[in-house]
Amino acid sequence: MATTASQTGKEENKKRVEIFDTEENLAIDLAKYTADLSDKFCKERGAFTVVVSGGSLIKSLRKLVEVDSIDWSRWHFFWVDERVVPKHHEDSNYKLAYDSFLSKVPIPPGNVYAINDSLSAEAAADDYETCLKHLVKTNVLRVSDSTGFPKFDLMLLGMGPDGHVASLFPGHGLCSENKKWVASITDSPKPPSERITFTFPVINSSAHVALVVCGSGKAEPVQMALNKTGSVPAGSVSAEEELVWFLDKPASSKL
Ligand SMILES: O=C1O[C@H](COP(=O)(O)O)[C@@H](O)[C@H](O)[C@H]1O
Repeated sequence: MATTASQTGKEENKKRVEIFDTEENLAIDLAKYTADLSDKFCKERGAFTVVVSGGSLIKSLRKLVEVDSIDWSRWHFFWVDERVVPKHHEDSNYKLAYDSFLSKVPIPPGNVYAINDSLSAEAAADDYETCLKHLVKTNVLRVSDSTGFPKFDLMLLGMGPDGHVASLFPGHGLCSENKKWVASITDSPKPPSERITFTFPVINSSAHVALVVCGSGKAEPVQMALNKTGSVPAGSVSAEEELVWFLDKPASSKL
C-alpha cells in the first residue's frame, strides 16, 4: 500500500517519507499510526498530547474515529494554528475539527484547548501560551530537555500549496521567531489575515510529527521541501523522535 521513499543520512535519520496509491489508503495508515502512538503514550505517561492543523488534514483523519481501541479519555487536543474568528465561523479551525472529528469521539471537553475567540490576535496568542505553560506545570504537557520548548507527543500537520505549515508563510518574519511559543499574525497572505500560530521551535520540539500532503497542486512545494530544491516553511519541519511525511501519489509526483 505504501512505499517508503527515503530514510537517509545522519541528520535525516528521523525522517521517513511514505507514499500511498490513494488518499483512502493514506487515511487508513494515518489512523493506525496515530492509534499506535496513542496506545504507547497512554501506557507510558497516562496522557496523549495531540496537535492538529486546519485545512485538508482534517478530512484525512476520518478513519481515526473508527478505531475502537483508542482511550480518548487520555487525549489532550490542541491546534497548531487558528484563525481569530468566532468558533462557529466557517473559517474557524476549531469548527472544522469539531464538525468532522471532535463531535464523533469522546475526548473530555476540558481536554480540548480552543483559543479564546473574544480576544485580539495578540492577546489570544498570549492566552494560548499561558494555557500551555499551565499544562506544563501540571505535567499534562512535557518540555523538551534539549530546547526547553513544550514537547507534544504528536503533531498532525497539513501543508498549503505555497509550502506553508501552521500559519508560518514563505518569507514571513514569523518563520524565524525563536522565543515565543505561540505568536500572532495580522498580515496572513491567506485569509483570514488575523491568526495565531505555534512557532517553529515548538513544532520541531514535538516527539512525532506527521506531515500529511495530498494532491498534484502541492507536488512542487513537496519537492522543494524534500529534495531541497527551494526554500519553503515545510522544509524546516523536524521532530525530536520522528518526522513522517504522508503523501499520496500526486503529491509525490515531482520527487
Ligand atoms: O490556512 C491554513 O492552511 C493550511 C493548509 O491548508 P490545506 O487546506 O491546503 O491543507 C493548514 O495546514 C492550516 O492549519 C490552515 O490554517
